[in-house]
Amino acid sequence: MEHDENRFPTNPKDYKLYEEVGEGVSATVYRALCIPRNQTVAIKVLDLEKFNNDLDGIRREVQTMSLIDHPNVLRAFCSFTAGHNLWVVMPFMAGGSALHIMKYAYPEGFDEPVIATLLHEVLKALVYLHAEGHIHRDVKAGNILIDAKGAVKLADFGVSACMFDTGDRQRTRNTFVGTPCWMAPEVMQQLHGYDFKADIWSFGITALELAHGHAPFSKYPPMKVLLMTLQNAPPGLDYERDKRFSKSFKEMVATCLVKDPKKRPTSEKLLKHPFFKHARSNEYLAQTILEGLSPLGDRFKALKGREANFLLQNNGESEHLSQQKYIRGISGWNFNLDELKAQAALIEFLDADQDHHSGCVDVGDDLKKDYASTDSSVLNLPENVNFASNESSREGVLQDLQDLEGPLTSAFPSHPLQALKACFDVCEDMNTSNSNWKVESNLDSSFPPQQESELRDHKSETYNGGDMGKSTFISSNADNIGRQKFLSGSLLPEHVLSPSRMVDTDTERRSQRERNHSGTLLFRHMKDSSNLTSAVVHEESSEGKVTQRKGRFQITFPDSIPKVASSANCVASSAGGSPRRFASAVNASAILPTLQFLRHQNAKQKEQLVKLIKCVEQTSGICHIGVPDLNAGDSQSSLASGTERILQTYITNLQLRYS
Ligand SMILES: Nc1ncnc2c1ncn2[C@@H]1O[C@H](COP(=O)(O)OP(=O)(O)OP(=O)(O)O)[C@@H](O)[C@H]1O
Repeated sequence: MEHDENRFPTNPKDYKLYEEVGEGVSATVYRALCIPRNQTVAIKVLDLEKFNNDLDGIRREVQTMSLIDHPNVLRAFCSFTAGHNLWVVMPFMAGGSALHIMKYAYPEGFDEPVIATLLHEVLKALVYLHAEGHIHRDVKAGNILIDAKGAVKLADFGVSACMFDTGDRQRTRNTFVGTPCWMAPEVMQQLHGYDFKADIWSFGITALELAHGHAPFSKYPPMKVLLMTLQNAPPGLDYERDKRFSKSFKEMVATCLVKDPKKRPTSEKLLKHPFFKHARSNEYLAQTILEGLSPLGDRFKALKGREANFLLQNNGESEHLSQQKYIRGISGWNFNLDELKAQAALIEFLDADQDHHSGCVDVGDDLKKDYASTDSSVLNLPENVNFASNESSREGVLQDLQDLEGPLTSAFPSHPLQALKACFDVCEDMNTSNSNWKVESNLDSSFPPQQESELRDHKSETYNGGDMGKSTFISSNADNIGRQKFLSGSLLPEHVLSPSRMVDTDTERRSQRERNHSGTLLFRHMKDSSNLTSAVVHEESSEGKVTQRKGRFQITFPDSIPKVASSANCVASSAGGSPRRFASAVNASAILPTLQFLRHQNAKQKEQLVKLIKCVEQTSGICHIGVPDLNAGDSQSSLASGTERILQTYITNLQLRYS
């Protein structure tokens, strides 16, 4: 039989697997031998049973990889199933990833000529991909692979998207995807979708990563990375600190890291930047960064060993966990909805804790105990949280978040934190808990009405004091939080927390609840139980609301993120009674929705009171004194004040009758 030179066998028996050389969230990569061709290859093995929900993503990755034909893009020779695994056969890149090489031998980053050479090759790959209509969406040192001869290839198309896609696939471009440190602000914001320029931002971040040995913000928890990316000035090379780098390098990075994607250059234009004149040959790379390195499998093992040590030494502290995942070079550092929710939930809990300690309503002790006994590494809490010192830690966390808010609000149509909350759909539970609360308040409240309203009042004081922007309702994975919510009722405006609140159809509600019950989203895969960030989330295409992705989570954004009206006057008059330390810095637009919501709630409470009074009137035979038609009136405010007056009259009347 004639042997087809170009074809790779698709029978697992034709391959011999050797050692493990890499590990991602979704796959393990082995060095292998293709027996009939006597050729060393790399085989990426994906467990389809674990990823049966992401077949589309896998198919896309394999399809993209096999259709691609460019020297700087890693292509697949072939792929086939072996039992419940999918094998993707590809060229073996003996040098491993730029991240691995850096972590192994250049922890402080590479020298400029090496960086220029690596980036030049990656940029050529991007020019090709963009011209073909692909957005890579995960450009980072971990996805830059180098072969034994110093050839550089961009890998990992698991999350790539095609600009020419339409319908559901097109919608994936309105999703949150990538790894947070490298993620462009417009990808996080998701107001107008994004395009190729998102890769240019990631390219700029990758340049910093290669220069410093780590990406900017890489030691921070994901929530903080999001906020910092949205609010801080773009990261860059510092003229003082980064003296060893040339002016043209600094300028090149600065052109990529512009927040407005329209102002970033295209990949083609960037390729003409003078910085890339410093790029050298593949041989240069091989000689400078590969020489003397032990075989990839050994290095991989060594890095894993370091990771284990790291874990032991640092006892799983969240910051170190992030670092350790980063060192490992896998997407363990990718977004994890659980983490974000836990962090946000913590903030809410701290609010409740504060309420408790200010002596208003005693609901917090058990919760506090439960929460405090939870391993902070498991929750990956913000590093400055310490349950022992309530006031200072709370203020610390809040201040921390507050510091991240504000200055760039004007750069974005909505408040960044709110936008984030909206993105994460963090309060799916609220439908349930909120309605529970309503039932409770009507029929069988755990608190006497007076106490309940005190609690509300107190809460409103807190929020009026400026804390709204930092509070959120969460957490399917923390029953305590749910309980706390249940007890205290929800005071935040639904629309502020999640645009999905506005979704009314039963189906969508059901699907949201389903996601919620599963902890975060339905399917979650833990490659390693300690790896909290290895999440697989469920993809639903309905209305483009929910999405999936191996490891990296991806959330489809709703059409609109709630816009917050701004009115300084309103804040000034409403916040009045109880100024808190951080009130002054609070953005008026952040408080307004809460105030509106509280007003609405008050009106509703009054409505309920009137109904109760009506009921008392009917059952006790008191003659009718004219409870108003609550639906009458043109504006909510006149309704509220009208109702108030009538209530007052009614109560006085009742008192007179019974005294
Ligand atoms: N062809 C290859 N040759 C050598 N090593 C490779 C090859 N492909 C991948 N690797 C190594 O395996 C690691 C994991 O591979 P890959 O990134 O494809 O998996 P993944 O699960 O998609 O990753 P991610 O964590 O980014 O989702 C890479 O970071 C790299 O170090």
